[in-house]
Amino acid sequence: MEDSKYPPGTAPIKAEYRISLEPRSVIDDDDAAESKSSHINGGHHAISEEYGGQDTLSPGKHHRMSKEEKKRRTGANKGRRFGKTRDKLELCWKVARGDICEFGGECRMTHDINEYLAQKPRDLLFPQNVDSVPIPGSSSEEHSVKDSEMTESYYPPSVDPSSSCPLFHTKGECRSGFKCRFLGAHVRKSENGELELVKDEEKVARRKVETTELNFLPLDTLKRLRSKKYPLPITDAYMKEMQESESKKSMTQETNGKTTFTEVELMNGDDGKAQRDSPDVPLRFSEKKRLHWRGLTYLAPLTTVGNLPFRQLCVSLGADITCGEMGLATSFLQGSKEEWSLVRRHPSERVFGIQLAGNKPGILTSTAETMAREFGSTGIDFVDLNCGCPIDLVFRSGSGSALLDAPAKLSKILIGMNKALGEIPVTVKLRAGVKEGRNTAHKLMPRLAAETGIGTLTLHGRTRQQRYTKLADWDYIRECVEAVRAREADEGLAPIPIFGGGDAYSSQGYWESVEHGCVDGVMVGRGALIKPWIFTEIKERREWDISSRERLELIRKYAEFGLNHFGSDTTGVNTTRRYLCEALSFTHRYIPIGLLEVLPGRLNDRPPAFRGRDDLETLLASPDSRDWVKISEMFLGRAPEEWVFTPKHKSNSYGSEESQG
Ligand SMILES: Cc1cc2nc3c(=O)[nH]c(=O)nc-3n(C[C@H](O)[C@H](O)[C@H](O)COP(=O)(O)O)c2cc1C
Repeated sequence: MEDSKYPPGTAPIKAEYRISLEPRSVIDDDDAAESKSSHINGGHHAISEEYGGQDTLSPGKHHRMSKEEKKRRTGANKGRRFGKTRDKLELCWKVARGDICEFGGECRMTHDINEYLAQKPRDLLFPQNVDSVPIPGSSSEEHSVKDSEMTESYYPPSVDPSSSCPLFHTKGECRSGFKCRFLGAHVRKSENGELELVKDEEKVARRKVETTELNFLPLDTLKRLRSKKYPLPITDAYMKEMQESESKKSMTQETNGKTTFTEVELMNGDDGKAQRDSPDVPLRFSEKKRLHWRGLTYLAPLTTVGNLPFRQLCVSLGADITCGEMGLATSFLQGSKEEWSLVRRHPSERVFGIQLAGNKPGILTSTAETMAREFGSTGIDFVDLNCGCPIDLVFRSGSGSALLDAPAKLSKILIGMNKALGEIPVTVKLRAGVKEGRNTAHKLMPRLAAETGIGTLTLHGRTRQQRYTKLADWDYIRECVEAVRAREADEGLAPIPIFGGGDAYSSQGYWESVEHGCVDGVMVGRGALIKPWIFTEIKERREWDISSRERLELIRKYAEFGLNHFGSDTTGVNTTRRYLCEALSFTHRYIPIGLLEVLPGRLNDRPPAFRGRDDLETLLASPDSRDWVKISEMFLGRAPEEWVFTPKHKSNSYGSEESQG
């Protein structure tokens, strides 16, 4: 067989596309990606720089690097900063939208639209399709200025009336107003000769429901959270019940001469290694909405890269269930704007959940209560508790995968969240265990399913210690599912949906995992990042040999969704560019299946150096981050001089050495 020429784990690329037999150097490290990258809106918290990357490959399977090479090329670019790119002269937002600014002359920003437009760079041209988009290197990348008769005399030089604005196109209005980089699409001269913004009222009304994002928290609610004045009656009652129940137990234990717990420990659920019972509180889970997830496709929560535009793209390709990026319960309660931006939902997300990480029943219950009150079951379909995050910072704080080893505390958290969320179900995402060779999920999962009223369980078939070094253990996933089903049967409980997770990358592989793991579905993580059309493949039970132009169209769509979400002003365009480059840091890993000798493709296989079937396919496979920026420029215009994209991994900066020719 042709592929026997390769070391194990190498993708079998057909001879005509191969440049050499040497595997491409490893530049992907999912452990690192899972462990970093900053949250949306240029904000930064330590977790997001940690949670996020690439497959660490099994030793011996791939190109071996010297120690020095490894040191030089591996690891995260720590402390990545993505400063906001702003206009040189800042126009007041109120004025930009055609409103009156209450600060008048006191406003820090200019109110002079003509002065602003005089220094504004010329409008960008956003392509409505990719048919005519030039491929970098093959023709001029400059947008040609359309010489309509009116252009020079009628409008300021920065305004190009032939421009098309993705926001205006989608919604019938553009919230960036005069600041929009596609302004020509929605501006005209009024009778008095001044420029005025155009709104398509009929379209605004018609498209409102399908284009308006959900889950915005009012500013004064943020303020009440910050000043700890937000009322939390359900949490208060639960904490009281827990304290009473705990003190009863402590008294009994005291009389028996055993250890007691302080009030603070109880409040925090810090019961150490004690495997004590859940508090004696009446539970009525029957009013919870049941989740009918069997057969649905599920996009994994993915910090940074699983942002709203990416989820919207996956939904358009067949993802049924989506989940926001992991948010820290403490940050929500501190009223962090950045954290609350993670809960935004696009109306096309039909089944949408928010993922929380935390370590204390009080804090998680409070966060859940706030979310339920603010967004209700129209804003959120489920709230997921993260019991899998492997990042040191999270683990050491007792959150994420650390909860796997604190089952009593975990029960208290879930019961509290369940109470606070009313009819909204709580779901749990967990790993096989903390330590390699010491799986615990088979014990924990039946207990959670039977005792805490959760709506679904998702098991990622790896331990914390293992990270991405080996394939997920689907035999073990099956064992866990069987354990849950046995307990449910024993207790006459209705079965809850159980999803497995790990390495889904093709339609064939997906359905094999469903069958082998006896699961209701498979959560898809990296597979979706590398090939978002995997959801179409799964649904249609076929492997899609997608063309490079079709892939480019998905990139265009991502840019369009990004502008709609982040805004079409200078800052929005470059925030979109940043997240597009983050997305391209995964999509370049796709090996077109038309180039493979053996199907289906596998997530963990690395290709030898190869060329694509056309220039675009070759470009899309480039691991050089400068090429990702070039691709972004096809849709978002030239990156400003001061704009930088720092790839997640140092190795990515060495793209030219690894380029596939
Ligand atoms: C970049 C990246 C970010 C992730 N962020 C999260 C997260 O926020 N919450 C979470 O529960 N899991 C997160 N994960 C783990 C995935 O949800 C998923 O469980 C894991 O990647 C295994 O699935 P896969 O083999 O299909 O990738 C992340 C993984 C990656 C690669």
